[in-house]
Amino acid sequence: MIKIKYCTDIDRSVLLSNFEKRGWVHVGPEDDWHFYWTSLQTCRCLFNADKNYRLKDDQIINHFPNHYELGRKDLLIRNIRRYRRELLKSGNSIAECVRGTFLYLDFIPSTYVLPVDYNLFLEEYRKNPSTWIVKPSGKSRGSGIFLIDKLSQLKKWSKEKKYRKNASTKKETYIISRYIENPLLISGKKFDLRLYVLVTSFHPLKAYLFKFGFCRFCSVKYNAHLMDINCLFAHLTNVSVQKEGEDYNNIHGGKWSTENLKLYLTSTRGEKRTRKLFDDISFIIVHSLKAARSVMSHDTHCFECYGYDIIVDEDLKPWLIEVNSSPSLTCTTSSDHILKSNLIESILSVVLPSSGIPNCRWDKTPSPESLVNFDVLIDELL
Ligand SMILES: Nc1ncnc2c1ncn2[C@@H]1O[C@H](COP(=O)(O)OP(=O)(O)OP(=O)(O)O)[C@@H](O)[C@H]1O
Repeated sequence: MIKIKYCTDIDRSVLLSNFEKRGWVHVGPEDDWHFYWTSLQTCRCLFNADKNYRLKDDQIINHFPNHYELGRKDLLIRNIRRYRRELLKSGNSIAECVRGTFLYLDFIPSTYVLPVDYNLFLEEYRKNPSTWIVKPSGKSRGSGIFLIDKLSQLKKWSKEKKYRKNASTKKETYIISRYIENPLLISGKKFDLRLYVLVTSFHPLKAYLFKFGFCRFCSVKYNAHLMDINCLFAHLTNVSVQKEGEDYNNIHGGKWSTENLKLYLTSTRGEKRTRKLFDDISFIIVHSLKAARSVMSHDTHCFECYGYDIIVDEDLKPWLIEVNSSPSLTCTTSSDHILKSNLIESILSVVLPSSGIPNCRWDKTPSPESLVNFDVLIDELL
């Protein structure tokens, strides 16, 4: 009986307890591991072109070498734009447009990359000013994010940053997105949804949606009419931001399960509209994966669990906010611990063949029982 050797540089109990439960043995990165759960940084070093690293058939790893094609905010938008253009050109009905707006593929708020798209942004801003949100392309946890509702605020910021529209692209890029001003509110508070999506292959596309996601609530009420753009506790749902607020609740952590959300929506908006919302979310996920597919690695040693962030507006339209390549495994509440532990258990079950030994030549078709708490979103081999 082969003992599976795992390696990880992430010290999270939900991971380690699952590895131990399976009787796996911990080894170092230089050893002959079968399963590597790495941070993004280690993954970058491992797949660094200069290293010419080759994995063996019985080794699998939790990231694709170019996971950032979805995980970086600027690349995600670039891939979605290209995908829309290609579908439009080929006459695909999914890319149907009415007066310049995609009927089905309008699922990401209008976004521009700064500084390269500054003039395009200006054009759009002049037509329709409203509120915009500025975010560093490669950061997370709400870091460096701010809102603007006047062009002068962006100009002042870019001056301070010494940002010029023709500045070298080596500088850190930002994105500026139209702010969703009419989010669905529950008890007057804004929230977003965190959903987990496991991708075991992009060629063919095989993706699974974890049954248990959660909503992350702001701790301060949202007021669309008297909008204070500087009160980030009312606008940014990131736990790392909310934790700093006076009104943060340590017990429930401002979180609600997606099951609770479904019950709430079914009673307030009806079953049909609730079902449609969740079908629309699945549609968004599948098409965002398809958008990145042509540039994604074919490496069969890799799988990835993405954290999808979705905002639902008051018309129950879901908007894709971002995709995280390394969703947090930190647990802030006891329900968090149960959910994330269950997530890891389900991931291990899907990515391993029935022998339990990693095998990159396996066709990655899990049995219905081994899906545990995942639902198939798309499997182009089925
Ligand atoms: N276009 C938008 N309209 C309304 N709210 C938004 C928009 N974009 C982002 N937000 C809010 O700001 C928060 C932070 O944005 P985002 O998730 O893109 O940044 P991040 O720092 O990368 O966060 P994460 O820690 O999830 O990686 C979101 O959770 C959401 O609440």
